Order: sequence, then structure tokens, then C-alpha cells
Amino acid sequence: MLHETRGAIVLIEDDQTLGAALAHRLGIEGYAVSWARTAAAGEALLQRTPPADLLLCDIRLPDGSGEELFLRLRARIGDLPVLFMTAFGEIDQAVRLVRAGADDFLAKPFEVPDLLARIERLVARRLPSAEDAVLGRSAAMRRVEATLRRAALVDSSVLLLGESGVGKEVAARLLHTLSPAADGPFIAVNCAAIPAELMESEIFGHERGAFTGAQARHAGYAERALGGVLLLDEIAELPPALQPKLLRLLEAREFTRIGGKEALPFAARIVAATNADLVTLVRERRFREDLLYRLDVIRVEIPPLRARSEDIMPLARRFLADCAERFGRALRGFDEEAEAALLAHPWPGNARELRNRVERAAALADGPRVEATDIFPELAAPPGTAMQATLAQAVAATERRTIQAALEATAGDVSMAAERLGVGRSTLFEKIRRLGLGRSVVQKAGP
Ligand SMILES: Nc1ncnc2c1ncn2[C@@H]1O[C@H](COP(=O)(O)OP(=O)(O)OP(=O)(O)O)[C@@H](O)[C@H]1O
Repeated sequence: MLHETRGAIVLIEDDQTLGAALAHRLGIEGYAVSWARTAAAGEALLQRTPPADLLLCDIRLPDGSGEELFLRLRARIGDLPVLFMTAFGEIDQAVRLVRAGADDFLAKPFEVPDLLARIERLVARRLPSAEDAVLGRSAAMRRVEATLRRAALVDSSVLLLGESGVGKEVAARLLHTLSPAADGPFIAVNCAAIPAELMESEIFGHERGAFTGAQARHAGYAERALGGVLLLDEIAELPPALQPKLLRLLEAREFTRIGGKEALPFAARIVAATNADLVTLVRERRFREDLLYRLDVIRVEIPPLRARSEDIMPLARRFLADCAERFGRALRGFDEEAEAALLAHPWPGNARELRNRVERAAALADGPRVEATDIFPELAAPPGTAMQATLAQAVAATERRTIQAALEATAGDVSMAAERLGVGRSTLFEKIRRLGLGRSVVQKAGP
């Protein structure tokens, strides 16, 4: 199972103490580590899907050498970064390995920070650059994109997790585009939007006469997704009666239309998405555990927009450009206050809310620049209020949001927040008091 991490590392190390220490430390650093004690076990790990992001390998192994293993696997592991750990006396071999295509080596005993820095550099090489990234320039989204790129090459089920509107469908579409099924259809089914009594027929189809009103044979989504990707959005809403049928689709890769006798082959890739906590649903017996395991092979968690503020402005600009073109309006970006307000808003509806707000602003703004109140009309005073009061309210509201976001980002540390906001600590304290934000501040012990 692959979960969203800084990267997946295969560690081949026969020394129990060093291996355990490395696996532990790399785990703490956020990597998913698979540890093998022999060359053969390591080779098996490297063949697992989706492929690892890095191989960290000892040279001397009980059943051969890391060098033999590397030379044998070189063609198959493609551009997988390989970092060797060498003992005293093996430096010549390590140099040879680097010439043969290994990326780097570290002579034992090494300093852990040195190892971590090299791993970080090699793994980062696998991430799309901020400029090339499709889903977003934040490190979190580039990691999501890298996982999707790897997942696209295999046909395991993908489970997309994240709050409503974060872009789970966008991620599923990217997976489709990057996969060998790109020429096949992309079919998205929202399980929450189909009435429970119709869902079986919508997903699996029905034969003519299968039930009252079934006047003709109907091909369900599973059938229409042939050769492509079937996205089951809001999978937690799948009624219990249909869960075994989906399990059969995934395990036996076949299904039967309602009223049909024939088992039809299922030839599509399943991507499931949800904002629900499936583990809790399993505990409450509302979701089958075996189905969860089948769906949760490659798990990709998409963080909420408020946790990746670097993505806000590029997305907002992209949405604005799209809308300006659609509406035939010459809008030239956001003014400064609008930008500050966009960055300070907590985006409970994530990218969807951002798109909707920008679309509304693009339609209604006087232009040429979009202002804060075009995006957040709630900042404007009710009709009849003096203009001066409106502006003061708007400024206070923006200030409040900006400060709150900085406090959230720094876990309530006023000094750090002041530094981020470019104001003095006492000024910030004064504003926090005036705006009634005291609860967001963490009181530090000591002088
Ligand atoms: N990375 C992105 N780039 C461009 N647009 C995005 C991105 N993420 C989300 N959006 C836009 O935000 C809106 C919501 O995205 P999407 O439907 O993929 O979210 P979701 O997580 O599937 O939502 P739900 O849980 O409600 O199904 C869409 O209009 C989509 O185009």
C-alpha cells in the first residue's frame, strides 16, 4: 500500500541495528520505508508497484553484493535514484557503481543529516518543478502529482482522499491522461447524486424487462468505462447492498447486468474518491473492510487549499483568465487588497469555492482590476451605510483574516507571525487585542 508520503524508499541492509535505525529515522522524516535484509528480498521489493522513489542499498549482502544486484536490475529500475552505503575498503567498488549509473554513495560511518540531505535531493529530482506542475506549485501538490504519475503506469486501484472541492476529480482526470488508458473514456460517477434504488442499474446496467420500466437494455457505467477510467466519487455513499458487487468487480473483474445471466468482463481502471473517514465507517460496519482494502491500494491525500497557500494565487489567476475569456471581459488581475484577502481566506470549500468566487467577481467586477469586495461581497457594508464605514470594515476584515491566517500558520506564535507579516511584535499584539483574536495566540512560558 502506498500512502501519501515524502517518497517511498527501498532499503536493503543486512545489519539489523543499522537497518532498524535507518528505517525508523526515515519513517520519522516522512518516507515510506520497505526494508529488506537480503539482495533477493530487495529485488522483490523493487518489483512491487507502484515503483519506489529511491533505493538505499548496502554493498555487502548475505546473498550477493549490491553491485551485482544493481547491474542486474539497472535496465528495469529505469531512472530510480540509487544511493549506496559502503564500508571502509569498498570505495573503489562504489566509484565503479557511480560510473555505472548509481547516483551517489556514502561511506560508513556517515552522519545521518548528510544521508537525509542526499536522499531529499535525489527524491526531489523526481518531483515536477513548480513551473511544470499541473495541479499546483506547492510542494504538497507536486508530491501528489509525482504519486499520480507513478500510479498512472500501473493498474492498481487508486483512492483519492480530501475535503470537498480540493480537486479529487481533477487528480483522477490527470491520472487518466497520464495512463495507458488515456485514449479510453473517463467516466465520473457521483455516488451521492444517484438515488440508492437506481444506483445498481446506473453502475452495472440492466437487461430489457429486468424491472418495471426497463424497456430496453441499458449499459451501466462499468460497461461504458471499457478501456478507460471509472471514477467512483463519494464512494462512502455506496449502499451496503452494492458493496459486494463492487468488490466482485474489483476482484474477479466481472459484473452482471440486473436481470442478466452472463458475467461480463470489467476492463477499466477504478479510482475511488471520498471526503469521508472510511476507517471509521468500517468500524461502524457501514463500509466493508474487504472493499476498503481493495480500493485503498494506492492512496493519495489531497491537502485542503488553506494548507497550501502557494497554490491560491496561481489558481485564482488561472480561473480569472478563463472567466475573462469566457465572458469577453478585459480584466487585469487582482488589486493588492484582493490578493491579501484571497490569501487570508480559509477556503472551507477549497478550489471549488475559489473558482466560484472568482467567476462571480469576473462577471460583476467593474474592473479593470478585481477588488476584494468583488470576491468577498460580504466585506461590503449593507446598503445605506456610509462609504467610509464600508472601507473601514473591509480593511478590518482583511486585517483580521490575514492575522488569523498567520497565527494559524505559525501555530499561534506571535513573534513568528509578526515576522511573516512584516510588523513589530507589539504592533501585532495590539492588533490582536483590538480584533479580539487573543484565543488564536499560544502563550509561551518563560520570560
Ligand atoms: N489543481 C487544480 N487546478 C485547476 N482547477 C482545479 C484544481 N483543483 C480543483 N480545481 C477546480 O475546483 C473545482 C473542484 O474540483 P473537483 O471537482 O476536482 O473537486 P473534488 O475534490 O472532486 O470535489 P468533491 O469532493 O465535491 O467531489 C473544479 O471546478 C476544478 O476544476
